[in-house]
Amino acid sequence: MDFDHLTLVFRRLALEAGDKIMEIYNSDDFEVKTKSDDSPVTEADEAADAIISAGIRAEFPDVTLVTEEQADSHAQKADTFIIVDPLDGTKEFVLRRGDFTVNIAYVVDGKPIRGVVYAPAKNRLFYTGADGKSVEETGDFAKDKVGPTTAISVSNPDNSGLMIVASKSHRDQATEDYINKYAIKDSKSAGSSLKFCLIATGEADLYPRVGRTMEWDTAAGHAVLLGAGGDVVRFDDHTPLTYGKAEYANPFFIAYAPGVTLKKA
Ligand SMILES: Nc1ncnc2c1ncn2[C@@H]1O[C@H](COP(=O)(O)O)[C@@H](OP(=O)(O)O)[C@H]1O
Ligand SMILES: [Mg+2]
Repeated sequence: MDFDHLTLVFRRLALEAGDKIMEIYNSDDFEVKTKSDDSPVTEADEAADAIISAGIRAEFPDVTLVTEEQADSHAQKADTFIIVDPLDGTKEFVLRRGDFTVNIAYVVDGKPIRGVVYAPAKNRLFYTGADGKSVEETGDFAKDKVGPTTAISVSNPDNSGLMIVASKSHRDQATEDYINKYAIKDSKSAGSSLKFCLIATGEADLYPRVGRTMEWDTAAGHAVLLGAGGDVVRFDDHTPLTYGKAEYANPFFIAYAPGVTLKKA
């Protein structure tokens, strides 16, 4: 794989999808439908998916593509694949809370080794560079010209006062119970894969997810976190969270800066 090319294509497609999403976000009205798993989907999810899928298929015709919005793509199995959530945090989008992201990741042998996470309403763009190290880009996000980038890295956490981040729309008692095992300085809520990026930049130390997610929700944020020195492990046994599992469903997990002393489930 040509990682320079992969990085530029992922970045460009995330920006193009983000523009389309914001066009719909800023329109007066959009239709919200309910999917078979009871989660919401909008024309923004579908339009963003069309842009990304077409772009990935044109640039990487030989790589398996798994995307949230195309159920038939979930039947595929491959060791190497690209996995896409064109709009993660649809609930946040519908409620106009801004915490939604475009996610594209490249998985090799169960590990998300490259990814981009773009939060268009927050003007934040995170991705792994060609070398696998993660950056945040600022500026005007021109599609054909990379702007200023800053290397990002996880915090050096203080285990006697941790900063926790957890889901905004799926935060339940089991999550609270687990968080309460730690000495906490503060905790914040965020929607979508942005939570991984907050760990990757050192804005938070620990993100426990005691609730359902799918691999497309986590792969790109996971890649950005790995490239910033962080890690994601299963909640039950603290072994690495891997990809290409049955039906692309994740077990509960913990994303964290490795300086955090993890507590048992
Ligand atoms: N009961 C459930 N079943 C499947 N996925 C769920 C779920 N509850 C939450 N999720 C996933 O969690 C994501 C939102 O995460 P968060 O709560 O951290 O913002 C959703 O992504 P989408 O918005 O892409 O559907 C959805 O995939
Ligand atoms: Mg999602």
